[in-house]
Amino acid sequence: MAKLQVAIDLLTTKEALALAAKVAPYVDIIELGTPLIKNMGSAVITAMKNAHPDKLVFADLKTADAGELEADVAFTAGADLVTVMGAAGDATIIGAVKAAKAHGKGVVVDTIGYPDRVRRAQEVSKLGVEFVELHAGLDEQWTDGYSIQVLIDEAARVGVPVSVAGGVNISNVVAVVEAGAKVIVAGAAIYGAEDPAAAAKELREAIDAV
Ligand SMILES: O=C(CO)[C@H](O)[C@H](O)COP(=O)(O)O
Repeated sequence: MAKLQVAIDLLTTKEALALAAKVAPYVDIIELGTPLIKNMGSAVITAMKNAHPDKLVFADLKTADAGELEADVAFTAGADLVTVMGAAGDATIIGAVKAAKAHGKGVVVDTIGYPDRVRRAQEVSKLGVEFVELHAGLDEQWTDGYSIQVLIDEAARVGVPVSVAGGVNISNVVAVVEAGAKVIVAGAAIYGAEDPAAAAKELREAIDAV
């Protein structure tokens, strides 16, 4: 069954904890967004893991260099998964995987901005990562003509374990699951909803019904 990951792109630990408390019953993975970690530091990772020890805490570091060092900081703070950019060199990904193995945790490669996401996903899957994120970032989503269909098509042909992130919502989540994504990432569809708990529950039920 596909997992649901809530992406918390809020800016303070207080707001992040409040959102997580509402949606935790419906999600498997709690993602601390890059702006949140940049604003609050690794203390937000520790605070979230302490509040939700039963959930996977995903630190969206988007590491581009010093993979082992950055991953070690986040794992020491309590992260279960960290991201490294697919555009980074293989040495950076391998370094982060080394830190993950030392902590018994995992690395996710983020393909944001990479011209051929499918090819890079297939390449980095051989480096010991947990899964690869087929990702259209917020800026790409706000570009004229963007459609999540491109990610859905990529997920259907990639042939390695992937998550999909880039505007997942209740109207497209079934197609994302049917394309074979192992993790479904939803940010704005949950934190931007009038009732985030209801939005997360609706996504959870749609995923489980596939
Ligand atoms: O990592 C991110 C941006 O870089 C977001 O958290 C990710 O894109 C999911 O959010 P949304 O569902 O709003 O697209």
